[in-house]
Amino acid sequence: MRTALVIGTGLIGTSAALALAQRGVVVHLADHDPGQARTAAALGAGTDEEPAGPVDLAVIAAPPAHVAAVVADAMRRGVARGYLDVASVKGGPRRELQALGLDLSAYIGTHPMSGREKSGPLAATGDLFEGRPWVLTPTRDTDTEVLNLALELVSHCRAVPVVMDADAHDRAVALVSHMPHLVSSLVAARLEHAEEAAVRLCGQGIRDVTRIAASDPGMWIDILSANPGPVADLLTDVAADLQETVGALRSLQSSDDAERREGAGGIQDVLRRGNAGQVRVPGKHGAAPRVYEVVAVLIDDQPGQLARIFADAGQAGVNIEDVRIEHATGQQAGLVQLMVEPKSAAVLSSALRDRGWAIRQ
Ligand SMILES: NC(=O)c1ccc[n+]([C@@H]2O[C@H](COP(=O)([O-])OP(=O)(O)OC[C@H]3O[C@@H](n4cnc5c(N)ncnc54)[C@H](O)[C@@H]3O)[C@@H](O)[C@H]2O)c1
Ligand SMILES: O=C(O)C(=O)C[C@]1(C(=O)O)C=C[C@@H](O)C=C1
Repeated sequence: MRTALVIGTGLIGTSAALALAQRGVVVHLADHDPGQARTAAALGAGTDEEPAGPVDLAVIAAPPAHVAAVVADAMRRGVARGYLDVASVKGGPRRELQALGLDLSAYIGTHPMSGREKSGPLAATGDLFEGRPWVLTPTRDTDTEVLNLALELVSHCRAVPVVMDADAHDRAVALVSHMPHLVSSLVAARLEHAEEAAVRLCGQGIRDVTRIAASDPGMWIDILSANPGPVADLLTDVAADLQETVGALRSLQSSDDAERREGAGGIQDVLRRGNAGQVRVPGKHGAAPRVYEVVAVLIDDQPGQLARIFADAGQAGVNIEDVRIEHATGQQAGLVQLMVEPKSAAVLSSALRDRGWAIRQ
């Protein structure tokens, strides 16, 4: 692939454009808000000038409710040899395109399983998709050339291609993305009117559970509107589990020993099932989660601290695999947890200590 046109230069479009541009593809950027395309271009994702002729691949990264119309418009204008979209739902957009009577051999629906709770080009990064699954939903009618262009995009983004049927994809993401999103929102919603004294105590646990509740509601209304049935079915099961859990907790309040034992058994069952499900969550590249060792560093909440830690780790020859930051409530300080290979933990601790960092056990 030598040229591409990204239509919709928000988080996902700009992240894909950055990856393509970094691999030498000439990328054109378009958005119904020209300011977004200009911002993406300023970030180095390509040019916001129109291509002179058809490009190799058009990547449509508009919100799900607009995808079919944008793909159809791009196809009618003949802007590319192949067309793909990255919407979080796959069955609906394909059916909308079929209803428009278009020849869909040059189109493939796709979905990168990576994102963020933030929107817009400024949240984009060229490595957003690295090691993540990227679903492709070709049909018997899809041109081989178009499938290959999609595979090339996935490869440039260093993602892992996964081929699926569009409706099977929608059922799967109901389980691993859409239902969890609503559960996260429901947990976060309990904080809306909670007392400040309680909210101040928020630690890493609730941050992990509620991060995605910060996402754009407009985008998620689009996503859920295109997949309501499977999500409702899953939430019905969650509701039944919640009902049983409430029952078990009420039993734990009882003065009767036998009832309390039964309640404890019910809770233990929920926690055990949670453990069993959690270990099935794959790490990057679809592999089992890696076990890293944590080196915790206490930092002042000042600009440039993280960059200095990374530079010092680099000088010590240690690769940081992942990072987490815990901000101490009401204090200008934070705890940075650096995840490293077990063999590198002692090296990193001592190198950072030598450079004056406060290491916490
Ligand atoms: N956010 C995620 O985590 C995530 C992950 C994977 C896939 N997706 C999918 O990627 C797509 C883009 O999501 P995002 O998170 O980048 O959203 P975003 O809000 O960051 O960007 C969407 C962009 O599309 C533009 N746009 C809206 N209507 C348009 C139209 N008719 N024509 C051209 N441009 C238009 C907007 O101006 C905006 O710049 C969605 O279909 C979403 O389902 C999102
Ligand atoms: O990590 C996040 O912020 C996301 O919510 C990303 C996430 C997901 O559920 O995994 C959200 C929706 C997209 O369709 C794909 C990825």
